[in-house]
Formats: sequence, structure tokens, C-alpha cells
Amino acid sequence: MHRSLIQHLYLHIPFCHRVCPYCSFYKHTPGNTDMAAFVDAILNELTLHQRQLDLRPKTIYFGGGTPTALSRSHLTTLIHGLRQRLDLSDLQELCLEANPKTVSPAKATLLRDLGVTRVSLGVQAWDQPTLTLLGRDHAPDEATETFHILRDAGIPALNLDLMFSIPHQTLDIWTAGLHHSLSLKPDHLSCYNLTYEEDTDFLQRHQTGELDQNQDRDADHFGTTIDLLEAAGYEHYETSNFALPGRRSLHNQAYWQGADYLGLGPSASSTHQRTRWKNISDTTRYNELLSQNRVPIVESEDLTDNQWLMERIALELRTAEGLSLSRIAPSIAHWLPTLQTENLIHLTPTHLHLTREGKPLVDQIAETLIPEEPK
Ligand SMILES: C[S@@+](CC[C@H](N)C(=O)[O-])C[C@H]1O[C@@H](n2cnc3c(N)ncnc32)[C@H](O)[C@@H]1O
Ligand SMILES: C[S@@+](CC[C@H](N)C(=O)[O-])C[C@H]1O[C@@H](n2cnc3c(N)ncnc32)[C@H](O)[C@@H]1O
Ligand code: SF4
Repeated sequence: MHRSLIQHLYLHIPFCHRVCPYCSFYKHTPGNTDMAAFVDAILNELTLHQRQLDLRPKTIYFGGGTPTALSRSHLTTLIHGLRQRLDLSDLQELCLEANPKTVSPAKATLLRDLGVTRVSLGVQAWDQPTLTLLGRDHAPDEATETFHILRDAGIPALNLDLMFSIPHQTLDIWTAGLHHSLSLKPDHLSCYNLTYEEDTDFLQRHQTGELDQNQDRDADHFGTTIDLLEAAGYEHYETSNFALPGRRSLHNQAYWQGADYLGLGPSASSTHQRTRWKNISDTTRYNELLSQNRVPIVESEDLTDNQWLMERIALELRTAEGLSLSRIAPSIAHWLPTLQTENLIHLTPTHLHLTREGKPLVDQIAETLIPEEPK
């Protein structure tokens, strides 16, 4: 039987020591979860998929949640388990998300010894009032310290995750945070505009008027981010992502380019030959299903051509490579001269790129370029 190749693997580790009020990813405190059973379950899930799929990962990404919430022995079992089951001769990136206070020097050294090539550190902000509003339990100094621990352990590439346009965050506060980030010389920076997500405390507090949204502040913070980071030598290669030359995230780039990927763990999603499926968002149930050798999938759909195209447009438009002109339907091509006259886009013979003026309007421009769903 011909088994198709998948080159990108995602593992969802749903544990956080404390749950942040703005975050809608599937996660929970470890509580009384049997961590050893969870590690067994996720390795078992991999084995089940290997009956159908030929997995030769170029990238492996541990997200969550907070993967570094796992103990050293569980991290070791998990990564050794992957090494035993997978052909890793093509592996170029093994990335793990971490947050401050979950990485001791011993854990950082272990990660390096296990072959981790990149750590993405969730810092979010560098000032105490913003960290307090975000419900983060680390102080600014502790994030700096964790960064140095990772550097000193010799992890090859480090990313910082930051969020901007948070209520009460002035442009000066955000800019000072960017300067502090740059002083650490990270390889990569992800800077996300705060969004109010479904089923979060923050959305409720936004709806009662306690937490505001401000488009001028969004645009000012984003524009300053682009100017400062580009001046410091970082490529703005995706709306929320900046990298030193040669330091882009290969895993995330594969998503944006439309590659197939397999996601393991509760709530993980996967895409294979235009079929997308999603795992159950319930760790206890996930562990139970896998202890019975049952796949933990709860939803699966075949993406229509139009769904696929809409997603390609939305994602490609966010990247420095730009949107392939072949994706633009004749029925909407008449928008291009207008967008050009407004200096929002720049066209090459093959691609459409956002200009500096167009970048903050990425979502509106994507809407203009996506054809309406046929009725
Ligand atoms: C799933 S989290 C994992 C990182 C890690 N657990 C941490 O927070 O320290 C990935 C990133 O998504 C971003 N994020 C989460 N919720 C967000 C929101 N509501 N708006 C914007 N960015 C958000 C944060 O920057 C966060 O670091
Ligand atoms: C918001 S991005 C942050 C990337 C980070 N800025 C970096 O450059 O490494 C990562 C988050 O997206 C989610 N995620 C990524 N791939 C996923 C997948 N296949 N299934 C479910 N969630 C996924 C996870 O919650 C993960 O923590
Ligand atoms: S932002 Fe990170 S630490 Fe906070 S709840 Fe979400 S996954 Fe956990």
C-alpha cells in the first residue's frame, strides 16, 4: 500500500500552571492528570497514525498549553519515544514553547541534550502593570532570567512571544518593551495584537466595557513594531512574525505555505490532502480513548476548493512572499487597481504584496480579495 508522506508534526501539551484570562487555546492546570499516562497516550496516538501515514518530519513543534510544564523525566520519555518511532534523518527544527518560571537551568540543559533546536518563550509584556492585567505570574526580571538560562544552555534559536495594544498599554510602554526585547538579541520575535477570544474572561470584560479595543492604538503599536524591528535587522516575514536572516520558524512557515501536518494530543488539528480533522478537547477522555487504542478524533471535514482557496488567500497575504496572483478570481481582479492607487498593495508579475500602508489592513484586504461563497 502506498502511504503518504507527512513532514510536519505538532504535539499539543495542554498543561499550564496557571490559566491566563485572555487565552482560548485548550489548556488546564495539571490537577490530578496522570502525566505518565498522557505521555503514553500521545506516543500511542503517533503509533496508530503510522499505520496509514509515512512520517518523516522536517519539523516538530510542541505547543500548548505549556510543554515545559512537563517534568524532566516526562519530557525525556516523550522525546526519546519520538526518536524511537520516527525516522528523524530529515529533521531541521524541533521547537518547544516555554514560559518563564517553568525552565530551570537543568531543564534547559536537558532540552538541549534532547536535541531541541528552538524554544519559543511566552513573555507577553515587559512591564509589571501589563503582566498583572494579563494575569501572568512572572515578573519582568524572571522572563529576562529565563531567556538567559536558555541561551546559556546553548539552545540554538530563541523566540519571544509578545502581545501589544493591551488596554492601558501606552505606545511608550510597548516601545520600551520592544527595546528591552532587542537588547536580548532573540533570533525571532512574534508580536500579536491582543484579540478578544470566545470563551475567555477577557471577552466578558470587554463586553462590559472594562477592557477596551482601540484601532488607532492597534495601528500605532503595529507600525512602531515594524519600524523598530526592521531597523534592527529583523525581516517582517509574516504579519505577526519577525526573524533575523535565516532564523524563520520552519514549522509555522509550513502551515502558511499549505503543507500537510499531523497534530497529536488533545485539541490538535491535522490537515492531510485537504482533509482536516481535530482531536477531542478533553485530556481525560483523550487518555481513555488511547488506552483502548482508539483514535481521539471528533471532527473531520473535506475542505472544498473554495474553503481551501479562502484559507490560502488569508494566509499568503500575511507573508512576505505574498499572495500568488493565480489565486485571484477574475470576478474580483477589478479591485487591484484601486488597492494599488491607495498604495495598499504592490504587484510583481506573479505575486501581490502588502505595502507598509497595507500591512495594518491585512484582514480587510483579505476580505476584498476572497470571492463570495457561491449561493
Ligand atoms: C498557546 S500560547 C503558548 C505560550 C506559553 N504557554 C505562554 O503563554 O507563555 C501561544 C501565544 O499565543 C499568544 N496569544 C494567546 N492568546 C492571545 C490573544 N487573545 N491575543 C493575542 N495573542 C494571544 C501569546 O503571545 C502566546 O504566547
Ligand atoms: C500562536 S502560535 C505561536 C508560535 C510562536 N510565536 C513561534 O514562533 O514559535 C502556536 C500555538 O498555536 C497552536 N497550534 C499550532 N499548531 C496547532 C495544531 N496543529 N493544532 C492545534 N493547535 C495548534 C498551539 O496552541 C500553539 O501553542
Ligand atoms: S497564554 Fe500560554 S500560559 Fe497562558 S493560558 Fe495560554 S497557553 Fe497557558
